[in-house]
Amino acid sequence: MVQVKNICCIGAGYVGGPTCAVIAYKCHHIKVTIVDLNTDRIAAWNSHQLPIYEPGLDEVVFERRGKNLFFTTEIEDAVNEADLIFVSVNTPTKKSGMGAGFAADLVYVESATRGIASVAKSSKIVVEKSTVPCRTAESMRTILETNSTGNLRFDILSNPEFLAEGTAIKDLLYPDRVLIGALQTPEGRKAQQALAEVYANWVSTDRIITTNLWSSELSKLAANAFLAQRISSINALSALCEATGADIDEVAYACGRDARIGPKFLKASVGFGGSCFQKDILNLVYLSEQLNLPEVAAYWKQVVDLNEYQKKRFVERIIKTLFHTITNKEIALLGFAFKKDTGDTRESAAITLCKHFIQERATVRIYDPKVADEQIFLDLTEPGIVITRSPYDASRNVDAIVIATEWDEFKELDYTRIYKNMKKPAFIFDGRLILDADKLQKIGFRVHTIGRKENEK
Ligand SMILES: NC(=O)C1=CN([C@@H]2O[C@H](COP(=O)(O)OP(=O)(O)OC[C@H]3O[C@@H](n4cnc5c(N)ncnc54)[C@H](O)[C@@H]3O)[C@@H](O)[C@H]2O)C=CC1
Ligand SMILES: O=C(O)[C@H]1O[C@H](OP(=O)(O)OP(=O)(O)OC[C@H]2O[C@@H](n3ccc(=O)[nH]c3=O)[C@H](O)[C@@H]2O)[C@H](O)[C@@H](O)[C@@H]1O
Repeated sequence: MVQVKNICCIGAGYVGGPTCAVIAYKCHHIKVTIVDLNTDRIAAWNSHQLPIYEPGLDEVVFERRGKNLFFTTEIEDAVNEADLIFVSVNTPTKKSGMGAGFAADLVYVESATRGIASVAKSSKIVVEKSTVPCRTAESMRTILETNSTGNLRFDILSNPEFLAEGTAIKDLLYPDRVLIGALQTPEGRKAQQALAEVYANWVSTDRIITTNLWSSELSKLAANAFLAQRISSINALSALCEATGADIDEVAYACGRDARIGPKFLKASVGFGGSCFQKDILNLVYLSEQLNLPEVAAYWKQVVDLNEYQKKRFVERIIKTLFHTITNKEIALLGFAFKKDTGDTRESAAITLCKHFIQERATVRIYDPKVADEQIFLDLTEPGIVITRSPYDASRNVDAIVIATEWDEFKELDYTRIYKNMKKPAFIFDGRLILDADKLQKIGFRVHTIGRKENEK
């Protein structure tokens, strides 16, 4: 039985950082080294201001850093020392060439794999942590076997990550399940067992699922597709609610009470964001097309199309309500992150909203409690935005407020004060269904909520 004593993780991002920090936190007998090419990111991991905002992450990192948890750009040394290597690099959607706009770009996975092959002096277990198309493990094995020197063994495992941002530490400490795929050979199973033992330090064994490699790879894409599909389903219903007078929260509650449907992930919104849902579904669509399964591809593609429709629909409702023009008007956008409790803006619906508002020549006054100003300027290069320090500053003298992220603090604002400082009529558009519409209406606001008709007077 192989016992893992030294782990290296290639990629110190949203997944590699928290995942391997938690391994170090729970397994003091294992040395964990997280490496990255990005020197700034590694410097931040070694500082007091970690590069990622994630509740509970600071405690975990500060407790183990310098003991059995290390962050470095010395990739070769860390790879060489390790007996198990996680590959946790980014796999974005390809921007050009074959499969552009759909396929996952595997250039970083391949270069990390070649990097391992070129420096490895001993046999390794190599673990796909990144989300990848089905059968990527096969390519990794071929690259490793044909590029390494000596008689080395490489066992490839698939161990996809299911954490969600904002709850990463909780998800890692108490996972619903850990999935480990391996080739079903004696050596493959041994490697699978070795990784299972690492997780068994804090995860009960009935939650550790072992499968073949391809099931594991596909399950990750499938899980994200299922989750995103629920959001598109509820968002499609939200359009019906707005047209009929049904209330989407009531519909979600009534449906979710059926144990077969379940209550989670049924919150209507301005559309899902985040770095993965869209990317992984498009990857699944591409895979289906490549396998000559166009009906399957079209089925999943609709989940992404509906999401785009939802964002556009919300923008149209705003423009129509503001007397069919927002030119020269000012809009306060509360929330810029793709969900609460993260500073991540990748594919955030807020970006799409802002771009539409700016195209209509409105000014957008943005407030988000965690997103860095530089990030907003990277996401929006157009003129026409003002970054503000508080929701009160953001909403001063504006025509409308748009809630784009469900930050808890937006529920507790002094809306009477905000109302007084706005232009009249004062409109508020709740893209996250977090506000008490009746209360706001009493203050004087005209309230529009996704999945509801305008609050009637
Ligand atoms: N963000 C999330 O919540 C989740 C992401 N995933 C998947 O995990 C993977 C990583 O995602 P994130 O951590 O969000 O990406 P990220 O972009 O935050 O981090 C990836 C890191 O890998 C580094 N990198 C790339 N090539 C490298 C190389 N050859 N050597 C060393 N470092 C290298 C980059 O510099 C970057 O810092 C993706 O495949 C993603 O789909 C899976 C579950 C959740
Ligand atoms: O592969 C990944 O990257 C991860 O993708 C998602 O995690 P994440 O994107 O971090 O966050 P979610 O909580 O899933 O939210 C995604 C988006 O959907 C939106 N959402 C979520 C739930 C809901 O009911 N309604 C809704 O609009 C959120 O606001 C957010 O914009 C999955 O939940 C994770 O299991 C997965 O590991």
